[in-house]
Amino acid sequence: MCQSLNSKTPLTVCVSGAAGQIAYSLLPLIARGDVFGRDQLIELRLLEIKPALDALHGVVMELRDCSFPLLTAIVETDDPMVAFQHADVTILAGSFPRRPGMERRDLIARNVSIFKAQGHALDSVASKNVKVVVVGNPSNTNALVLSHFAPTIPKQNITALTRLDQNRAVGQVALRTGVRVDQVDGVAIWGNHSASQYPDVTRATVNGEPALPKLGGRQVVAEDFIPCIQKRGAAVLKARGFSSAMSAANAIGDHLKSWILGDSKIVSMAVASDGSYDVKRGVYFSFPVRCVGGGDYEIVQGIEMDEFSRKYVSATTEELFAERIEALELCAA
Ligand SMILES: NC(=O)C1=CN([C@@H]2O[C@H](COP(=O)(O)OP(=O)(O)OC[C@H]3O[C@@H](n4cnc5c(N)ncnc54)[C@H](O)[C@@H]3O)[C@@H](O)[C@H]2O)C=CC1
Ligand SMILES: O=C([O-])CC(=O)C(=O)O
Repeated sequence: MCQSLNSKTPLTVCVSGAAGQIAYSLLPLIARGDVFGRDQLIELRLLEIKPALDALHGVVMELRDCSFPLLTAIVETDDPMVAFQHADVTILAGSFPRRPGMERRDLIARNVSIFKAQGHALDSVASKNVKVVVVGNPSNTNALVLSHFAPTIPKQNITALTRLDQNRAVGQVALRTGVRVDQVDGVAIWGNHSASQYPDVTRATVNGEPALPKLGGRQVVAEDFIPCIQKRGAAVLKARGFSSAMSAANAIGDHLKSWILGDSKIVSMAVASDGSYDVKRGVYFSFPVRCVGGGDYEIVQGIEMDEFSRKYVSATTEELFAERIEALELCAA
């Protein structure tokens, strides 16, 4: 349970990468009450690296200039031990971005050290009940590293964001079948937040009817729909010159709203694998989950998986275990 979800006690929300692009879209959503409710007081604890503290101060000036009635306090810091203090909710968007010519291993190496240090800090000073969403890439593996170095924080309290992939998939089903997004249901994201993810529409419906035939059948889905979702982040980056930020912030809000307040719909989140669907323990894997409120969720069981789906789930599982080996080797080095 998220014990301080009580309108009279401020919810302590920490955001790392707070001077970055995603945070710039996310902070007003949180401070306005769009995520945790219109009567939930909020204390913000904002974490950045030292060179970005001036920029962070500018963001804080703007937050104050918004005069958000729910915002009780704002802390600016470059010290994770200060930022995570008593945090109820922690959003980790601060990470080292991929630079031209960087190999995936280099990206993992840069971020392993960040999430290792933040895991130690979280373990030391955050509430044992803290709910964490890892956003910085490679997000599933960063969540694994964080959890590894925060052994007293329950593994199920740490998640990684795949709600953006879910929203993208729902948006594309709606666009391609000519309906509104609220007429689409049953889309799930399995696996890694990477190009190996499996956006699954085999049980999706459009106005209560199977979506698959309306999308052109399995072959079209395999050749066009699935790659579109898998590569959507790269496509936005190419078009905008910056990675998705507005849609990422919106998805973080959706993720936290579902997780903390509960959701009548099944949603996708990357969570600690528990052996469900033959995904062995040891990685953070996106599953369809049922959020029952108060920060509790369960992985939806009993979904029949045909050969088509199994092939994708197995590929993304393999990628995550390869990332796990690399990350843990780097942690030990
Ligand atoms: N999981 C998902 O669905 C998505 C993940 N992302 C990832 O989210 C991350 C953030 O994206 P943007 O905000 O657009 O990037 P950005 O580059 O605009 O901001 C990142 C911020 O993190 C800060 N930072 C770097 N190292 C830090 C550390 N050790 N502690 C605290 N802050 C630190 C930087 O100073 C920078 O201000 C990136 O890794 C991006 O790839 C982006 C979109 C979707
Ligand atoms: O690749 C990136 O940096 C951004 C990202 O994760 C996405 O848009 O899905």
